[in-house]
Amino acid sequence: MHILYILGMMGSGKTTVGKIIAEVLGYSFFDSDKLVEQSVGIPSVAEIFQVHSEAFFRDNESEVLRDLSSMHRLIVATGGGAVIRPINWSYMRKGLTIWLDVPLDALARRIAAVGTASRPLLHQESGDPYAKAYAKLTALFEQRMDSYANADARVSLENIALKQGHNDVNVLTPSAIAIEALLKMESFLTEKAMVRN
Ligand SMILES: Nc1ncnc2c1ncn2[C@@H]1O[C@H](COP(=O)(O)OP(=O)(O)O)[C@@H](O)[C@H]1O
Ligand SMILES: O=C(O)C1=C[C@@H](OP(=O)(O)O)[C@@H](O)[C@H](O)C1
Ligand SMILES: [Mg+2]
Repeated sequence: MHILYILGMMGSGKTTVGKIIAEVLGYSFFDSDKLVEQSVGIPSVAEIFQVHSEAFFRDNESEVLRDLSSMHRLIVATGGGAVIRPINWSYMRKGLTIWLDVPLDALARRIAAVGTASRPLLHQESGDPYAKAYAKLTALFEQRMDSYANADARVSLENIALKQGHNDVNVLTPSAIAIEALLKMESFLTEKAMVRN
């Protein structure tokens, strides 16, 4: 495996879990949002949306994913919207893709806790941050769920919690989620090798 791409909605833990996986495997870690910020020369995604537009951000995101796709031994935390452009899949298909599937209420809770300022698609000047984030995440997930389902492997926090005997995904640590992602990746690669042989 040359590259592992972590996919999932905003707040699903792509950046947090991706860094842990990179450390465990001794791979380099890249966050595509960070690379877009560097290449555009604007220090935050929110500002890129504001100064330019979402379309401008998406064009740069595709360029970043294209450039990364020729590299080796890396973990890439993508932005939550990277799955919507087919061209991005043509780059990501060169590596392995894994979807961090987190219930929307847990996402809204995490995002409300840190604030929405850094996530322009969820940012609202007024109102209850949890309720607003939940409503917007629900609409976005409707549009994106079929794309996330194209990932090679899915890490479901609900399933991990059930396996561990909890019914609350909020008790799962990033490390526990990273371990599950590594196991899923391993079984995907094993099955692929068996099909080939
Ligand atoms: N397993 C977890 N449990 C609780 N909070 C988490 C977990 N994983 C990530 N977070 C928190 O949720 C927020 C979003 O995580 P982040 O890694 O930035 O997600 P993404 O890159 O998918 O948007 C951060 O504040 C992070 O600390
Ligand atoms: O879901 C999305 O469309 C986006 C997710 C963000 O990344 P994270 O998923 O890391 O928050 C960032 O790329 C941008 O705000 C748009
Ligand atoms: Mg991120």
